[in-house]
Amino acid sequence: MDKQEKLFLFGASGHGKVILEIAEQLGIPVGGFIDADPGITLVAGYPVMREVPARAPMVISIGNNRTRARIAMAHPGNIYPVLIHPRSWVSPRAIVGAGTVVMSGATIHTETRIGRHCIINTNASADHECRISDYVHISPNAALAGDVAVGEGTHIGIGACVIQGVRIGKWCTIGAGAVVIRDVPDYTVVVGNPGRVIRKTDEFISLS
Ligand SMILES: CC(=O)SCCNC(=O)CCNC(=O)[C@H](O)C(C)(C)COP(=O)(O)OP(=O)(O)OC[C@H]1O[C@@H](n2cnc3c(N)ncnc32)[C@H](O)[C@@H]1OP(=O)(O)O
Repeated sequence: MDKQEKLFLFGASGHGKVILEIAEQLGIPVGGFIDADPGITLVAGYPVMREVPARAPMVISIGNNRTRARIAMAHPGNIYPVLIHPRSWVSPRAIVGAGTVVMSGATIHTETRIGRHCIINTNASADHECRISDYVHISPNAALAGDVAVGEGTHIGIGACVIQGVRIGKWCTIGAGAVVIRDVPDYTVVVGNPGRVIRKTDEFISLS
């Protein structure tokens, strides 16, 4: 994206405010937030608009993976930059997809591939050769060992860890603090140590 172009953040929640500060750290000018709530007009000193500016650079600053996916599909004409906090480590051999945000302290090691509109949250890590699909959220302090695959739209909860070589399906939720030692089927919720499936996810969505 052109350094002079203003970035817009879709979603004026706390998550949006964290992303705002990454943009500020990177010296990217921010034009404001977009949010449907008419009661919100100003956030952190920035205006909040209702309409998405056509073709403008935008990051979808909404934590819910399904909502982020739906907004991305509804606005295919916008430019989606990658935001990487300056105090994170992203290997030069890693690939990070459009619209993905990497937060402070996160580590992404060699040959890991991350899809579009993902969140790699505070101090999360993805070790070597992981494959993280679109719309995934790796929560704060979650750790993926080497060669882990995470399917589209899956949420890895705060402090969860996943041993090497595990395949996690799409639109799953891995609970806070879970220890995942076996492959996880699509559309399931896993909690505990060792991680066990407790139910199917509430809402199915297939985008691929
Ligand atoms: C910056 C940020 O804020 S990023 C956001 C980070 N947030 C997260 O990581 C949240 C992750 N979410 C969780 O861990 C949730 O507890 C979920 C999604 C796994 C389950 O939520 P719910 O579906 O509402 O389940 P609910 O709370 O009803 O619990 C169901 C059962 O699972 C157990 N359970 C729920 N979560 C966990 C967990 N993380 N570990 C172990 N057991 C759990 C409950 O104790 C309960 O057991 P019981 O039936 O024996 O009483």
